[in-house]
Formats: sequence, C-alpha cells, structure tokens
Amino acid sequence: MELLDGKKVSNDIKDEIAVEVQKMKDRGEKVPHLAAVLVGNDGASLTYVGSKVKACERVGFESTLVKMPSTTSEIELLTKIKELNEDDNIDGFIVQLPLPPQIDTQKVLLAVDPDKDVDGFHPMNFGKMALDMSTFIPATPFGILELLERYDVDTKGKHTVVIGRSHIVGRPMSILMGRKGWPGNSTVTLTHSHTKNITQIISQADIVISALGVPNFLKAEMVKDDAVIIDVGITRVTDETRPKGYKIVGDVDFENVSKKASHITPVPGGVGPMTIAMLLKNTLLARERHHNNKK
Ligand SMILES: Nc1nc2c(c(=O)[nH]1)N[C@@H](CN(C=O)c1ccc(C(=O)N[C@@H](CCC(=O)O)C(=O)O)cc1)CN2
Repeated sequence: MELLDGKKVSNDIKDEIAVEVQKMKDRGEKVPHLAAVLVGNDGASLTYVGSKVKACERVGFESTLVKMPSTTSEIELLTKIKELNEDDNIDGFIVQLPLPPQIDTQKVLLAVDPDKDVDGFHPMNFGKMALDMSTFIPATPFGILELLERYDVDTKGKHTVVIGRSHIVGRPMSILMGRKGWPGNSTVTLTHSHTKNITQIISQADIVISALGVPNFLKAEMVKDDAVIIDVGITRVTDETRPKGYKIVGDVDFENVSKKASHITPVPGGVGPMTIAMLLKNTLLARERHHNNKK
C-alpha cells in the first residue's frame, strides 16, 4: 500500500508557488492577493480560513480576512462581495461555506465575479470545467487530481465510484474523473443517498472517492483488493483526551481498508491540505490572468 501523502505534496506545491512569487517580486510585479470572507464563528470554518491566511503568508501572497457576524443579512454580504469584485487590489476571493441559514448560498456564489472566483463555484466556471475549458477548478477535486498525478496513479479505463454529490466535491469530481486525459478517462458512477445497491457498486470500484462525512463508513469488506481509496470526509468527533477536545475522522476505516488498498489518503493529512494548496494555485492563476488583462 502506498500512502497518498497530501501534507507532503501540499508542502511541495507551496514551495513551487513560493518560487513563482519570488520571480514576480524580482520582476517588480505585484504579488497575488487572496481575500477570504467568513460569516459567523463556526469553529471548523475559522480553522480553515485561518489555514488559508497562513498558507498565503508562507508562499508570499497578500491576504485579507473579512470577518462578518453570524447575523449578517444577505444584502450585507452581497454588498461586501460587490466591493471585493470592484477592488482592483484583490486578485481572487472566496466566501467560506457553509453560510448561515438566512443567506441564500446560490445567490452569493452567483454574485462573485467569475474572474475572481478562485473557488470555481460560479456556474460560469463550473460550466467551463465541464466543457474542458481553462478555468478555476474547485480546490478539493483539483487537489485529488493533483495527488493522483503526482503519485502516478493510473485512472484510464478504471471504474471510479464517487460517494456524495455535493457541489464542492462529489459533482465536480465525477465530471473531472470522466474527462479526456489524465487523471481522467475513467468510467464514473456518482452515488448518493438514493443509490440502490451502493455496497455492491462500491465493491466493483477500482477507485473510490468518498465525500460523505460519515465517520468510518467505508469498511474493508466493502472494497476490492488493490483499490485506490480517496477519503474526503473530515468530521470532528469529541475526544476529551486531545488538547483541542476533538479528533478528525474520515469516511474510511483506515486501519483495515489500508491493508487491502493499493493507494490511500489519510485523514488528517490527505485531501484537506491539498484543498488549501490548490486554492493558492487558483489564486496564482487569477493573478496571472489579471496581470495579463491589464497589459
Ligand atoms: N468556500 C469554500 N468553503 C469550503 C470549502 C472550499 O473549498 N471552499 N471546502 C471545505 C472546507 N475547507 C476549505 O475551505 C477545508 C477543509 C479541510 C481542510 C484541512 O486541511 N483539513 C485538515 C484537518 C484540519 C482540522 O480540522 O484540524 C486535514 O484534513 O488534514 C482544509 C480546508 C468546506 N467549505
């Protein structure tokens, strides 16, 4: 079994990006600037935006964290997005999800300027992705593709089973794995809560990508020998013995599934850190496009 070490690969990617940023500085160019909008004080979201800001510092990007109270109205958030769209200093920005219930997430995602949409969630970018056009690919699926590529995992003609059809992971992942090229050229089954015979389908998969958010859902007896296992589940489970009072658990029973798998991502340290690294890659792309458009 080979571990798909997202922590290591994400550090490699950050080092590569830092080199590009240094080149920009040497040419006297402005460095990329990412803004992150956080509405409310959900603990996990605070951790994730904190990691995004820290990652920006590490590679030499500028960053701006916009914190808004959990009582923020939809119009207040849309006004802030308009400001960020119009701010020439900001190359790309994200609105951390999930949003509080009084805000319509779809309206918010539609309001983001597609050229600054480094999350790749705007329908324009999502559509371009589905049509194989150059665009911002959502960071988590993008990170999974990068891991498969860097570990030279063969995806051509393989049966990939994606578990979960969220707009952030499952849906884009299913499109990307079926695309022409590599990683891709896979035959994809997208499964969800209404899928019949899901265990039978999973047992036929060469590659399983689980984005369900149910701790230890995927057991060893459900997967075939030598399957590639990608665990996107990140659930916080109370554990008083830990300094933070919780531990992070994936969808996969790692201890037993790893004995059967050819490749597997750990949780933590797998797909999560890759999400941050690929957001930086998208921001670098946004900066380059922004710079070229100004010429
Ligand atoms: N606007 C967005 N919102 C959300 C996204 C997103 O891509 N854009 N994805 C997730 C959360 N997410 C990034 O925002 C994210 C999740 C997990 C990690 C990560 O590094 N996890 C660590 C564990 C960290 C911990 O909780 O202590 C790991 O797996 O090793 C990074 C980013 C939903 N919202």
